[in-house]
Amino acid sequence: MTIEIASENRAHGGRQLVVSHASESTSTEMRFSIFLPPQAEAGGKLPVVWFLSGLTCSPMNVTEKGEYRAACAELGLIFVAPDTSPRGENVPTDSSGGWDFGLGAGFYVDATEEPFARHYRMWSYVTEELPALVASEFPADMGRQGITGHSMGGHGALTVALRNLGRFRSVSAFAPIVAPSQVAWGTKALGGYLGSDEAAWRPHDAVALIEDGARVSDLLVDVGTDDPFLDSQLRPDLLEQACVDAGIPLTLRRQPGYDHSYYFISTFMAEHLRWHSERLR
Ligand SMILES: N[C@@H](CCC(=O)N[C@@H](CS)C(=O)NCC(=O)O)C(=O)O
Repeated sequence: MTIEIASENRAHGGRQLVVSHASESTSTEMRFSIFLPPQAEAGGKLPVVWFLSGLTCSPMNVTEKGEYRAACAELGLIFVAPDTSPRGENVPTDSSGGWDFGLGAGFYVDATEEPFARHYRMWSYVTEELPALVASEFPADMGRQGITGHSMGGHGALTVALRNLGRFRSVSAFAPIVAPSQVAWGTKALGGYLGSDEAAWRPHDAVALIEDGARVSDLLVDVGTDDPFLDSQLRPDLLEQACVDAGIPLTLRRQPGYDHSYYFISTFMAEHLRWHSERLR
C-alpha cells in the first residue's frame, strides 16, 4: 500500500495530515485526514476514533471546522476522517443533480446497482481497506477503536458499529440518520445504490439492525432542537424507541437551539471524544 501525504501541519503539538492513496475498494484515488496527537511521537500505539462525515462533505469539513484537535491531543487519540464517496471524472453521480446522492453522498454502502456498483463501495472502504491501511502506516492500536459521525456519517457510524460489535469499544453520533429506510434521504440512497428490495436495506439501517438483534454496549447521541432535518430525516425518536425495546443504554441529548452545522458539532466534539476515551483506556 502506498500513501502520499497531501498536506501536513503541526497542530496542538501533533500532526494533522491529509493523505491520498489508490483505493482497491473504490477503484479511485481516495483522501482521508488523520490527526496524530503529540503522544504518537513517544513510539507506542494509540486508540483511534473514526469520524464519518455527512452529505456534501469531504474530509476537510470536520478537519477545518470540527475542533477535535485540542481534545485528541489531551486524551492521546488518533482521529481519522474518511471521505464520503468515491470521486473523479469517471465516477457517476446523481443524474438529477441532487446533493443527497452520488458524489459526497456514498451512504457507507457497497452499491449493487448500475452504474454505481464499480466505484461506490464505501462500506468495504471504511470497514476493511482504510482500517488496514491506517493500521499499517500509523501507530494505531486497532484493539482500541471508537467510531462517531454526523448525519449520513452518524448513520454510517451506527451501522458500522452495530455490525462490528467487538471491533468498536465506543460509538457516538451527531445528528444521525437513524432509520434511512423510513426517510427521504435514505430511501433515495438505499434504493439507488442497493435496488428496490428493502430486505437489502436492513443491514444499512440502524433501527432495523437493532430490531433484528444487533447490539452495542452503549451509545451517545446529540441532536440540535433547531436542526431543520430533525423530524424529517434524522428521527432520533425512532432510535430512542428501538433502544428502549432492545435494552441498549442510549444517552440521547436534545441540545436546545443548536442546528445541523459544524457550529453544533464542534460545540459537543470534546464531550464525545471524552466519552470515547473513557471506553478506550
Ligand atoms: N447543502 C445542503 C446542506 C447539506 C448539509 O447540511 N450537509 C451537512 C451534512 S448532512 C454538512 O455537514 N455540510 C457541510 C458543512 O456544513 O460544512 C443544503 O444546501 O441544504
